[in-house]
Amino acid sequence: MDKSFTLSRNENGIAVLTMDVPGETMNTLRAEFGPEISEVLTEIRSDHQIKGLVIISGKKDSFVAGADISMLDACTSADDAKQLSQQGHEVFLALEALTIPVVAAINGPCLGGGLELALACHMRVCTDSAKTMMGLPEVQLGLLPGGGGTQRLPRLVGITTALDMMLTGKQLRPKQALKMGLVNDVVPESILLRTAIEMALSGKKMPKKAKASMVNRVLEGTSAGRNIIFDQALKQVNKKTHGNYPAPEKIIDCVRQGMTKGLIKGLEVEATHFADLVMSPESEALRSIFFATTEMKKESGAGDVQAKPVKKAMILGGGLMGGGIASVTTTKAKIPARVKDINETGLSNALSYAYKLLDKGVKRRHMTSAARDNLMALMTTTTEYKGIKDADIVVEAVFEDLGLKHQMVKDVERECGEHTIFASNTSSLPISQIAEAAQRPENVIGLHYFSPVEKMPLVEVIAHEKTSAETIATTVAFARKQGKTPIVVQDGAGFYVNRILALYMNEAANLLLQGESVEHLDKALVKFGFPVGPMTLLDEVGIDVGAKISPILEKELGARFQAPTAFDKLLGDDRKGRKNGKGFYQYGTKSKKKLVDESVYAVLGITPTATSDAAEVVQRCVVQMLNEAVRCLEEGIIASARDGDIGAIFGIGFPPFLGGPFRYIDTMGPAKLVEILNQYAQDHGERFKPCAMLVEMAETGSRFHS
Ligand SMILES: C[C@@H](O)CC(=O)SCCNC(=O)CCNC(=O)[C@H](O)C(C)(C)COP(=O)(O)OP(=O)(O)OC[C@H]1O[C@@H](n2cnc3c(N)ncnc32)[C@H](O)[C@@H]1OP(=O)(O)O
Repeated sequence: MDKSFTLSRNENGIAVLTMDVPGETMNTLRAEFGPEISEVLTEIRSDHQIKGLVIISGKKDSFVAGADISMLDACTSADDAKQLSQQGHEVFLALEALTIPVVAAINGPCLGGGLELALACHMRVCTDSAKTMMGLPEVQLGLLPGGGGTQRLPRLVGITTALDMMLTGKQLRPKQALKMGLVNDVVPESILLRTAIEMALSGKKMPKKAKASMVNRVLEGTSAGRNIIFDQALKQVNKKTHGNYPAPEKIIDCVRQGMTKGLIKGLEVEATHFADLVMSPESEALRSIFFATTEMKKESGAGDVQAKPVKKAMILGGGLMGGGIASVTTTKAKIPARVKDINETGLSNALSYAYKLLDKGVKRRHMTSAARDNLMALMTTTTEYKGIKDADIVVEAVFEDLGLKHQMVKDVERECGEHTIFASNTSSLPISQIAEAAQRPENVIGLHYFSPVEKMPLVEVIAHEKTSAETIATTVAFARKQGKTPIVVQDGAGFYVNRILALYMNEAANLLLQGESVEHLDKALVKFGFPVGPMTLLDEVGIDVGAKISPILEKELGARFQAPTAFDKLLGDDRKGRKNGKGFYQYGTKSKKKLVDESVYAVLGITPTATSDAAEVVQRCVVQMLNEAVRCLEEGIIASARDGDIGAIFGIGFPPFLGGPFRYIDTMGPAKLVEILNQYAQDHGERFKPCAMLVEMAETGSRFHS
């Protein structure tokens, strides 16, 4: 097997160990490297000419991306996983025990096991490259740092800072890492190796420790104080995860035990907890998301057809969505965007949307004001069709009115180039209907963003029957440059995400009208794992938006989409949700707690007396979403269960630890779901009737994922 590690020596006695895993774009740590690394360490220990060691990556712009997640996925028992962790501990302890100074020279991603390797070195220097990021993101995979990170990081940067990094999985930029004492120095890439060699020659020295606050120094310096930190961290974790994610609690336990009983005991606890997490269903689900999104990055969305370059975009509409789309186009994709609106108000909204986000980065010292201004210069505005002849793509984000969108199509075909793509951000109108106004329907496509645009990772790319493959590929590539995860879905009212969301929301509305309280509904679904409850979501999206979409879905997709008519009373009472400060919740109050606007019950003519248990409330709403997701797969609206899982997780926050609707059905078993749906169909109506694909899978015992 080709070597992954090469040891070279230079004239002043410094050895340089270069890691370069053959055939891989990223270095990752694998069990089979153990013997090779041990052999290198033995050679170093026996060669007394060597005065210091530098560890560096042979990859362009990446240090080490962590342990090979596929290797973890291949573990068949907790013992397998525990041995991997223990092997890592042995190697890193041996590295740390070298009597000569060992320096990690970091350029590019240094994550997970990669950072744990660097932590086992005596010093660390990284480049100031925008690609250099350091972090322990294992928690996002349902894991914990299993290579000693739970022990070394707190001892280097302090307990509070270490817990924050490990419990959030946040990735630090070079300056942040220097400030907290994670690295000794930050230098330009051109002098990284030279600096590391000089550091090795200068002898071991600890990095500058971040100035801990007096409170933290007192708390972390005493056992009682440390227990306060751990107990507080545990309380915050449980408040956030509702017990759905086991990793955070185990991370806290590793640090607590290690700081109390010493590093070796801490490593033992770490290996045990790491092993349990590798085998947990939650981590399996979260790892599947990583594999899915990595696989999706390589897909054009249109087979072998290549995307055309997008050098300039135009955004029609400077409102909430248009402003967000313009912002991610300029600040993420770094593509010039010309925003057109009918008045200056819309234009200033788009500009301020981008400026506020960029200025946050300046205030947090993530970017300079010059960088902010350079990015802002990419956004220009107009109230007329001027300066857009060379636009490669136009994204319309105007009011949900078919006639208006038809006018936009005609304007763009008149004012822009023959190649210009017309992408509609419509959330419900079939793209084929929008394309009816087009002379070049092959250039018309749907590009559906989710609000807030800068935060929600998903976009739906919706092809109608005449959309060209080149238009699809170009739109997918454009969305990726904006930092989005695109799924290509087929045309149809509500596409995929809004379609499965609508039935879930309607069922919550039915439960409300049957006497369940707003807070009971929302708390139940949040405890299940959604980021917010259905009534909160309706307030955020807009009760008027929901009311506009529902009849479209009912007309196009059938009676099961009929929304409860009682909800019309809400609009009659001018309740649109957060947007006009009147909805299911109170707005503008001094109370920190989110309070239900109790007057909403009188408007709906109900009294919240029902007390169904939370599990029943959850099941009633979630099975509607599951059934419709399968129907979308059955009808070809989504191309695969993988896309359906990612679309639901990234589009509406379907609980990631369940892996998405399709993985959740696999776990539950299609037969069980069909049984529940049939019972509900008897008790509550035909809208619960299981779709044919589900019934067939229940009979054959097949699953969506292998
Ligand atoms: C010992 C314990 O502490 C356990 C661990 O270390 S668990 C692993 C912790 N590390 C991570 O979670 C990092 C996962 N990777 C990423 O976040 C990203 O890949 C990146 C930020 C490192 C780079 O992103 P990007 O530039 O977009 O590149 P890709 O995501 O497309 O990745 C390029 C190829 O590298 C493969 N890859 C990256 N990380 C891993 C990994 N940890 N294990 C296995 N493979 C990894 C990825 O699959 C791509 O492979 P391809 O063949 O080129 O498609």
